Amino acid sequence: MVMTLLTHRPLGAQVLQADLSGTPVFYCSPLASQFMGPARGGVPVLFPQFADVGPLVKHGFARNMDWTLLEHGADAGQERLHYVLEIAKGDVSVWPHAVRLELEVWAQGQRVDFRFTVLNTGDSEFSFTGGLHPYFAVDDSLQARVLGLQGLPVSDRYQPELTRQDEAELQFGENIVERLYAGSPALTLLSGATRLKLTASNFSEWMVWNPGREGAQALKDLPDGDWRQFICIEPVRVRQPVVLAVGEKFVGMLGVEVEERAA
Ligand SMILES: O=P(O)(O)OC[C@H]1O[C@H](O)[C@H](O)[C@@H](O)[C@@H]1O
Repeated sequence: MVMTLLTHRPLGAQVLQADLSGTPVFYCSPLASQFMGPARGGVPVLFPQFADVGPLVKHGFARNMDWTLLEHGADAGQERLHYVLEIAKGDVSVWPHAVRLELEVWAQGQRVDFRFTVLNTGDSEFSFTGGLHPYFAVDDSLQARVLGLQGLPVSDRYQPELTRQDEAELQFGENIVERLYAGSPALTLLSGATRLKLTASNFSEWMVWNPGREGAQALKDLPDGDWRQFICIEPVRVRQPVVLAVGEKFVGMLGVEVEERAA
């Protein structure tokens, strides 16, 4: 019998939820089904462009394409997904390359792991930015804290004077937060009784984003007030694009573990 720790869909190979020993790890907007395109929530895959740092559609086209589910299995308490997207040269008019994207996801017990693979299957080098965009569920963003960022260089979209994270804990208020941290150390997200440990490899930055009260009003697919129910902490490549020669492969990982829960 296939377990249902993971909720997911082929559009964008988007994981919508991971239920880790009774803890739903991701936020997913209840309005998602009313809108076309990627759901506001879960774990969108961003490729080949992060946000608007290039000429392509925001966050790249991969989140808007139907991926193929190669495998969905369960074994000894582990659930596994394997999605693939093959793009041939000419498939995407604005991006003249060929690529094989894979998203593999494993969930077991208190842990879920993501492996994002990009293989250059074409005849020309290309570079890309992007990564994973998890919406981590929190009881209340105003009470949530992120640990592990202290000392990292940071670019804040709304506070350009900020260049370094001095505080040991990142806290959130009602204003939008959009901070690109250079580095990818292990982080801890504290929210209520839940403590999530986040690890990344081969990504160069963490983007921390929450739209805040005002920013949320511009997001039609987010109910009023739901901006307090998530914090996005995104393992990404932005300032250091990945360059792949013909036949070369990038493998980026995200690990999420529920470390402990109060009784
Ligand atoms: O609304 P979306 O296109 O899914 O993007 C949501 C957010 O993603 C990232 O965190 C970017 O840094 C933000 O600038 C963007 O607003």
